[in-house]
Amino acid sequence: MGSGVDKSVLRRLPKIDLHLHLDGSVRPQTLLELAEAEGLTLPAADVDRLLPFMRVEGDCPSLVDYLSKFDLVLPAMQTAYSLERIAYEVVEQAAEHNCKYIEVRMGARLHLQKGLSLDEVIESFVTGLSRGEATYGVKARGIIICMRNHAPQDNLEVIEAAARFMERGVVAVDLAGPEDGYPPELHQEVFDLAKKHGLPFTIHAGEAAGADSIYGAVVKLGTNRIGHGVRLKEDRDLLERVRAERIPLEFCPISNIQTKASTNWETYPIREYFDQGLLITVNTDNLTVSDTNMTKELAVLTDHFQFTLPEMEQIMLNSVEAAFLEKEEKRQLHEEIVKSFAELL
Ligand SMILES: O=c1[nH]cnc2c1ncn2[C@H]1C[C@H](O)[C@@H](CO)O1
Ligand SMILES: [Zn+2]
Repeated sequence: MGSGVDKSVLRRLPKIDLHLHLDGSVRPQTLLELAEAEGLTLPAADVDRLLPFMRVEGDCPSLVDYLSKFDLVLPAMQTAYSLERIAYEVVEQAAEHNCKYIEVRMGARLHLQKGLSLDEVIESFVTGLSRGEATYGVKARGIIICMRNHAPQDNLEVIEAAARFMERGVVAVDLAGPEDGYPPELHQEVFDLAKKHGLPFTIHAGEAAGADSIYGAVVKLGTNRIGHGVRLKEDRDLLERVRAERIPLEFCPISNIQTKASTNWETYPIREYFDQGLLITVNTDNLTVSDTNMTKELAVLTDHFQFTLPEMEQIMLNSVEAAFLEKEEKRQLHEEIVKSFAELL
């Protein structure tokens, strides 16, 4: 059951992806080539047989199981060359789905295993993004992730490093990783430091833990956006606050079902939240791990939730509002989205 939107139109719609992890979006062919060049062992030697190890097959029992997929790629993401290349290729993949703007995120400390410094890691990442932007015309910015299972002391260093790149493509910081057992408050000091530097932030919350985690992110830490936030409806007062303050929710529908943030499409609250006036955005999370792209995410909106084209335009304009960009850049992006939709409708 859909809303009658022609699938070929979906691919051509102008899109924005605000929640996209670098290490979850490595092309299998690229992993094969990097592993070969660096003498790393992989469980398979061709794309078809490697893919099942890189992506979730069907649903996962939990977020922790989903996160285990990242162990395979991280050893091949420890050099300046590999980070730059993978960042470039993420922009390339976004261009294939007519994305106009993307925010790509990466956990800088996960890439120190072969001796790179935090600054070298971030430098390679933003260089790849800007080279991708120059080649494909997709505006691409970086978000640096603090891991919730890392010590706050280590995350303070990540914030300091991210702040040094604020003029070179880093627009925000994030908190990701296993949610259950690692409440946002553990990293209060870390995000206070981000605020001191004028670095906005988003926090993964309400994916594998409930409304308490979102409460910590919103009320205690003062987050600018919420990564996922699917379980917000468990606390009506908090939901009302998030709505009134126009705090954006970065929904990633395909990933959200895989990690069991919602058990199935019937209970997935995207239509309900959108209709209640929450600032819903739609994103991919992990292109390879979730086997997704922005066209597939929009197809979910039409197939399961009867979103119309004007409603999808509203979702993209929500993303413009939520973007970590300057006012004038947002104005231009807004204009571009409205113009492209007008041409297609
Ligand atoms: O959906 C997610 N929730 C929480 N953490 C995540 C998600 N997708 C990826 N990550 C983690 C695993 C990666 O290694 C890390 C940096 O991208 O962020
Ligand atoms: Zn995420």
